[in-house]
Amino acid sequence: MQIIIDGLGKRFNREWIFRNFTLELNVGNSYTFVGPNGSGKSTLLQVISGVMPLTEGKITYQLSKKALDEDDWYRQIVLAAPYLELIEEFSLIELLNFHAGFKPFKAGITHDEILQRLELDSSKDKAIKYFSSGMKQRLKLALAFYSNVPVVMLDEPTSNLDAKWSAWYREEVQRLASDQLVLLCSNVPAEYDFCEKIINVGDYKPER
Ligand SMILES: Nc1ncnc2c1ncn2[C@@H]1O[C@H](COP(=O)(O)OP(=O)(O)OP(=O)(O)O)[C@@H](O)[C@H]1O
Repeated sequence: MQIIIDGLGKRFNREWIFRNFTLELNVGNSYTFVGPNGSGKSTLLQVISGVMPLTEGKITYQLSKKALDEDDWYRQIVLAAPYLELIEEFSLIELLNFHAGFKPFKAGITHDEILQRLELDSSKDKAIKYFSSGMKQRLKLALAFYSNVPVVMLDEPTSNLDAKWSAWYREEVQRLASDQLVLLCSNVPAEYDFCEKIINVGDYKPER
């Protein structure tokens, strides 16, 4: 899996958030977008994931050197972010079943196994809307960690997590297979200090 970003720019109204962003992302690597609040980390991640349109430039998604079209690209990623909601009406087990219908979990990872790893066995029939913010965040991360997809994107991964679950995040994110591409947005070094490539999005803000 490879993502080739060429001269990417995003503008809201008259304000350019970033411009001339060029980067090649390759499977087997982890990348983090850093930068001050409002510098455009989440915007860049959303544009690369395809949930937000770009203003200029080009992004090519390639699998085994062949360009993917948009529908196929969507199947290759899981994005976990504070601004993406889970389906609140579902119970936890319904949500796992629903998710697995689109993006199956990795070989050997059963739904029961996920419930145990999340220590949420006793909440499997509880509606997501009654989950605490930390429980929801654990669940979003689990969907990202355990889905069998080549690209894992995480924005502010430890938001709402306590020390125990932040440590779980660190363990799991570093365990992601060498055949995956990991893309993070963060301002918290403990979330990304293991990462090979750190990119400051603020460097791509055009002068006014
Ligand atoms: N839909 C939108 N319409 C207009 N402006 C937006 C929109 N979304 C984001 N912005 C602006 O784009 C800029 C970058 O926001 P973004 O959320 O990407 O920053 P960030 O680096 O992720 O910030 P933080 O560290 O605070 O999470 C901000 O000035 C923000 O107000």
